[in-house]
Amino acid sequence: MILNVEAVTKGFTGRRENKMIANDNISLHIDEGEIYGLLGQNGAGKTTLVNQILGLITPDSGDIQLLGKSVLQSPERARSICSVQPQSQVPLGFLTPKQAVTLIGKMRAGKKFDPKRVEMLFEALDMGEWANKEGEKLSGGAKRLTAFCMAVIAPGKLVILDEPTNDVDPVRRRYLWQVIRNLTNDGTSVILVTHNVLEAEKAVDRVAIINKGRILTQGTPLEVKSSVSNQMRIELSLASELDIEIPSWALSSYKNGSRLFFAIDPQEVTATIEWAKRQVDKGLIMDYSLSPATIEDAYIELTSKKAVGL
Ligand SMILES: Nc1ncnc2c1ncn2[C@@H]1O[C@H](COP(=O)(O)OP(=O)(O)OP(=O)(O)O)[C@@H](O)[C@H]1O
Repeated sequence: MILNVEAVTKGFTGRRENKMIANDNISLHIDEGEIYGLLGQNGAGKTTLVNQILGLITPDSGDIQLLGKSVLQSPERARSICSVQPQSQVPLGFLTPKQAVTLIGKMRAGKKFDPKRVEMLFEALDMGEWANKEGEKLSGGAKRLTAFCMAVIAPGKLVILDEPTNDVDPVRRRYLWQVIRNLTNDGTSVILVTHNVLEAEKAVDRVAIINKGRILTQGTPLEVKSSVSNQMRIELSLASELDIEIPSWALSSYKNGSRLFFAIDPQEVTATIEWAKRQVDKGLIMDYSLSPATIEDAYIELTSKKAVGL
């Protein structure tokens, strides 16, 4: 086992001495060569957990072990075992991607650093056109890919990637997942922190859904999806930002800008299509589509206020 998080709780004291619990009794473990997804909305507590794994902040209670030793006792060791791609963009200044990645490679691997690995990474991610361009002049996606290369040029036993595909085009996203998979084939484990549930479903071996500091469920994508495997989902494009009345038979719902999703029982498909047609006739929605439930629906059902049983 690479990582073992045992009953970790971490709170922060606010301005009025109110304590908010960012991580509430979190337990998980990650095995060698595993890609583990941490899914959760803004403020769910993902970064707080990652910062504790890295020994940057200390849990109020519980323990975190990396390769069998407590991070609390040797936080510096944690930083040598883990390599990280942070959520925020890494400031490259005048450095080119090639210079920045080479620098980190030399710092982490010392004499074992192999400059050919930089070329291999840039080739695998089709980054040749940016390799020698000044960092600050790069696009957001090229900067993000450079930060990814910096995290994996000399990877620790555990690589932590926070939204690595943000701003990256779909073709290079695929290359990036291939590079990650190759890393795990060499025994490296990966924590993928993301809001992008569908992307995570394809990429991870196991996943945890975190909400308000708690793990609501964890398992393989198939296991996590099993709670909704007998449901259908409907996706609507709303004609305006105005709310529309969701049918009473919707099992859970979620709105993202002008897109509205809800889950239904397959028996309600006909009623739902008729309902959707009426909304189109009234000009409230532009179009709609029906499909089998995905891991995103499991996520919505677990985290939405209108979830079954709440
Ligand atoms: N240093 C801090 N002081 C006070 N509150 C904090 C601190 N760090 C995090 N929090 C709070 O803890 C909660 C969890 O934050 P965290 O950054 O871990 O969430 P997250 O899941 O990583 O969110 P995002 O996806 O937006 O990055 C939030 O309510 C946040 O405001």
